[in-house]
Amino acid sequence: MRKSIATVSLSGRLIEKLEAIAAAGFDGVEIFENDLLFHDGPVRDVRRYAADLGLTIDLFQPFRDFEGVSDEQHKRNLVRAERKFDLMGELGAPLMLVCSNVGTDVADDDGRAAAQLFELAERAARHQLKIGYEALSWGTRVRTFDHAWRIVETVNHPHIGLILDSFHTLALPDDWSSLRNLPGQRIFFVQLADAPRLGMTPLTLSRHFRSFPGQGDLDVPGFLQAVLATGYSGTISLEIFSDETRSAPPRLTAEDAFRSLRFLEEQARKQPVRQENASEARRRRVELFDPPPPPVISGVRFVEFAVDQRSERPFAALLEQLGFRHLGRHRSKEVSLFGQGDIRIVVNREPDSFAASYFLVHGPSVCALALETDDALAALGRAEAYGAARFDGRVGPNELAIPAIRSDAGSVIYFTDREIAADFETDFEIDPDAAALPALLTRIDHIAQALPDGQLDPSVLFYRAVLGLEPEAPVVLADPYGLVRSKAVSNPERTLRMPLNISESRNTVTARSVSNYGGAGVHHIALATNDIFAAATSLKARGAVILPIPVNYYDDIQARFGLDDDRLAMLRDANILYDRVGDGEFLHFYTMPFEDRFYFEIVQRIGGYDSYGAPNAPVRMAALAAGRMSARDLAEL
Ligand SMILES: O=C(O)c1ccc(O)c(O)c1
Ligand SMILES: [Mg+2]
Repeated sequence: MRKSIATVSLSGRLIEKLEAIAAAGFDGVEIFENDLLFHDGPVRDVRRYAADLGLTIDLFQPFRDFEGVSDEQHKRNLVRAERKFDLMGELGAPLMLVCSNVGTDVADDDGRAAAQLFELAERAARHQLKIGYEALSWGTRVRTFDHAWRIVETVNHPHIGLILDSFHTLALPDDWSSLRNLPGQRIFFVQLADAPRLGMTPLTLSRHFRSFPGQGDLDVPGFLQAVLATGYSGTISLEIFSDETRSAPPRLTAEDAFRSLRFLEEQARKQPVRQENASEARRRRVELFDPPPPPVISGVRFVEFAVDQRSERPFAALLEQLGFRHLGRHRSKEVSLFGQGDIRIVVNREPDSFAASYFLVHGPSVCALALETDDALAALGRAEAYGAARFDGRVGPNELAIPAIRSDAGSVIYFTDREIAADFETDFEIDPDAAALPALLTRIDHIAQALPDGQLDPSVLFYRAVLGLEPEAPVVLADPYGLVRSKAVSNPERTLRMPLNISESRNTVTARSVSNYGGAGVHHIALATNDIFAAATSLKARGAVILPIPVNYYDDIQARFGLDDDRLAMLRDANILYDRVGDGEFLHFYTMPFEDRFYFEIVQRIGGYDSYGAPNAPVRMAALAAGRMSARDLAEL
């Protein structure tokens, strides 16, 4: 379908917004009046500039508080409308959005509203313009699409039609199932937005917390499906009012927005079609985005760290404390492979490589992840269809070229192929004895990332669209220095789990990780074991430094979970944290951060435990903060 976006959805000046919108791939824009008022230059220039960028101007909005007023006010409104029609003529906008009246003086009389809108439609017709009438969910009288439709039907003028907005329909608790019975040719425009369910009034939610489809809790795919069932085949347009996008870079927002519409189309395409509606099924096939299916991900094949000559040695020492063995060296590059169980860690200090440039910006850090998939090329195709940039690393003679993309945060995601025998390990001279040794740590349980404020929703959408991951329930964690918001994305088999964390305050562990890194990045990797007590003993014996947990914590969990004294003592002595949900248990401990950047977590899941120990996050973050303090105190001595 044709795709458009309202200029209010992006930050910046009008020209900047248009450039970002065009660059992201949109076909058109809705121009918000304020953007025009603040534009310093002739309106005709905006029209020409949009045309040069290949964008149509689809709509001008909003025209407020028009219908159901006194005769006197109506006359003034018509004068006001004529001024806007002239402006629309210069702008080349064919359609004006009139939103339902929110004033205090609105007649309880649909006939009056219809008569006044008829006159507006007549005036619009003289200018070869059209009017679209939209119900705001907080309108004084008209709040629903069906009420707006009854009025439009009464007006019965070819120059007035209905504008639908998913937000207004879905934010109200009302049944909206009759939407699919509207006549599609009388729908002049369709606006789409999502929102989280925050228990606010629709007005507050709408003005501050709208999000792109797929980023909130509303059934926008079901809404689009109903719209298609009407026979509507016009433009779909995003209209977001959001405190976050108002301050985010417009180019990133526009890319995120465009991805959300494609993802929405894919989801709407997958919804079941009612049997009687063969034409809807056909239209879906033609109109809706159809990327390759998401990959089946069997796990993390390897994690790649960027290091330099100095940090390589202490990092390798940390890996050895965790029980990793050096498995081999790369055939042509300054790259080493470490492993135990199914875990593979690549340590890269090759000069002039992607890892080297990543290191320059981020220091020692995770620069790439490799995901094992059922079909690596299909995974790459899907990622590219969703606008991810392909990554081509340097490949030596007889070495494997692994399909890869840049993640939204700038690191690399490789796709390895479970079915293809040629594996990345063939690029290494492997020591078979080291690879065969028994392991205490078996696989990667989860990879947690810290993101800059404002990046949570876009990042969740990236992983949903590109990798087919699904978001888990959001949690808010209390760090001693501020709140951290977290949402994990994972695959249905839970062989890939990625908690994504953001912090609005500057001093939390999450925010410090972002600032120390110079941007988004992995702040911890959780490794699974089948025997956490043996793992704790063995790590300690190898010299690993474990994050100390205050003893008060253990009094609390004994009270909460009724643990027996022996088990409690074992947990306490090993600084192991504990959580339980139903029959499922979660035991976990942490290493001290490596150069204040990232750390490892060792976890054991028992009996189908499916989360991340969120109740223990505050004690972990407090312990990390305390560790930072004592390091500083020591330095100051
Ligand atoms: O918040 C508003 O006033 C407003 C204006 C125009 C719209 O299309 C809308 O959905 C909301
Ligand atoms: Mg709207």
